[in-house]
Amino acid sequence: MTAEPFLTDAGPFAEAERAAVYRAIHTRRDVRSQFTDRPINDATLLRLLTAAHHAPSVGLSQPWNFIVIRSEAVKLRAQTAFAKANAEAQAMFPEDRRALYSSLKLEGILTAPISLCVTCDHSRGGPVVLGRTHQPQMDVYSTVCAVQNLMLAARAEGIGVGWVSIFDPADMQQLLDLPNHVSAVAWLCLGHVDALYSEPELQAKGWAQRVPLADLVFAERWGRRA
Ligand SMILES: Cc1cc2c(cc1C)N(C[C@H](O)[C@H](O)[C@H](O)COP(=O)(O)O)c1[nH]c(=O)[nH]c(=O)c1N2
Repeated sequence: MTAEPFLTDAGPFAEAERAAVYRAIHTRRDVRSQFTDRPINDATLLRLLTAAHHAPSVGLSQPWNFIVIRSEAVKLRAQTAFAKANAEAQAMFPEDRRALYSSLKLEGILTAPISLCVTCDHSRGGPVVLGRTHQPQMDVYSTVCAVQNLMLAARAEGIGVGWVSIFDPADMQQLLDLPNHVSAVAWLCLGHVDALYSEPELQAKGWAQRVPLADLVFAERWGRRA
């Protein structure tokens, strides 16, 4: 029997390795306020970007780019775009939620040493992409997989990540000179952290609660309890 080329061993990880993977998943937090000003060195940033770049992508199209932002002027413009969108957002919530919404800190753009914009190039891979023929949005989903890889790797490195999405997309296009076929999927604030919330900050502050997993698992059909 000849061995299939390219296949490698795929047994379970050793116990400590498994524990480390789950620890990264369970202790990762979205960070808005805990960034220290300790710079992220280039080797660490490269490991994070490499982790992102090893994400799955539809048809192996790798639709992402990573824009590394260190300029205070660009961060300031992003913060201004956030503030404008956040004022609009506040007005969208029912009155009884507005005061709590306004009290939440929802970005750390100016305190995080690096902002990273992860973009999706909708033309990557050409006009017909394997796996994307019937669902064009798969390119954005792939890009989000890259973001998640980066967030988990960052947790292992002691680097906090905060995802800021309260922007008018048009402001992002302009701020970063994005061509029309490229979208900004995630604005991520990155910085070393010494402490993290032990539960989602939005839960700690009474905005929302984690739903019990059992409420979300169905068997065979929508709505049928497992
Ligand atoms: C696509 C997307 C977009 C955003 C977020 C997340 C994701 C996945 N989150 C963070 C979000 O509030 C957070 O993940 C949840 O509250 C759960 O908390 P932990 O991530 O476990 O800390 C987020 N947080 C915030 O303060 N401002 C924001 O604009 C956003 N935007």
